[in-house]
Amino acid sequence: MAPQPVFEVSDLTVLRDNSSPLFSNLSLTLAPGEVLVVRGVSGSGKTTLLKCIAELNLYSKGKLKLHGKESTKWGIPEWRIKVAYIPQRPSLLPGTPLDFLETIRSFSVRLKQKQKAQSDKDGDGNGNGNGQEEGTIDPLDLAQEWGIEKYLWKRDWGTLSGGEGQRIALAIAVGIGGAEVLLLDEPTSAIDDETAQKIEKSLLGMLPSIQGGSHPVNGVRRKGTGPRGLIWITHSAEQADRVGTRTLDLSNL
Ligand SMILES: Nc1ncnc2c1ncn2[C@@H]1O[C@H](COP(=O)(O)OP(=O)(O)OP(=O)(O)O)[C@@H](O)[C@H]1O
Repeated sequence: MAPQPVFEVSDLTVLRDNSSPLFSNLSLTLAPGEVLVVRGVSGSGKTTLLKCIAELNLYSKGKLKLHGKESTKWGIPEWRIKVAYIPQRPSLLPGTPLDFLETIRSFSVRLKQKQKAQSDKDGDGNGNGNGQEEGTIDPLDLAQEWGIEKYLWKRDWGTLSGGEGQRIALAIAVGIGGAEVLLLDEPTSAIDDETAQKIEKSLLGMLPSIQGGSHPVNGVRRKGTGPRGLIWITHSAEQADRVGTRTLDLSNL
């Protein structure tokens, strides 16, 4: 029997400025532990798809569900934490990564308090109700494993290199906890191959085991509340082979 999907997109339709469809009635699911690789020629709509899934872009039709509950029912701020989009160029953010981390942390703490209060009220006694372990990873430590020295967190985003910004944004999204689906927009496009493969191993090692199979990467420790699944845009066929459990090619739609 197929595992219950963590995440579902059904009949998503997005129009271009001239009203022609960028894609129509696109549906996909993500089971626990899966990595859906999104490929396609430049301009085929990969970034737009991820931004729609994160409720950052408008779409003309479609439904998004996490654990069977629609994005509109979660509420958009909570949805964006749980289904987290990591931009290709975080250098466009204002301020420093440390400021950004503090803002997200305070929001996340409030959200967890709200969830706990709801869970106490419902009497289910299991925190967020989705079976996730408690605990998080310190984003500064995680980024350090990927070659980011801690002093860089105090620099303005705009002064960081593309690869530094990408690693910090990723470490925040993973480390802060609460993100169940990570939407990775070419997360290692500005990073050398050796470091990129280290990041791949960290991310895959945080996923739950996939039913009926295993990830291509073995022996990586799982820490804290990792994501349940990944949607990963890449232009690299080698990376797609290394990380993907399935592929969606937007060029073929
Ligand atoms: N804010 C916007 N307003 C109008 N059109 C947009 C906007 N963002 C993207 N587009 C258009 O939508 C189409 C898909 O863009 P998108 O960035 O999703 O493609 P992509 O597959 O991610 O490309 P790449 O591989 O080059 O990153 C393109 O034709 C692009 O010009």
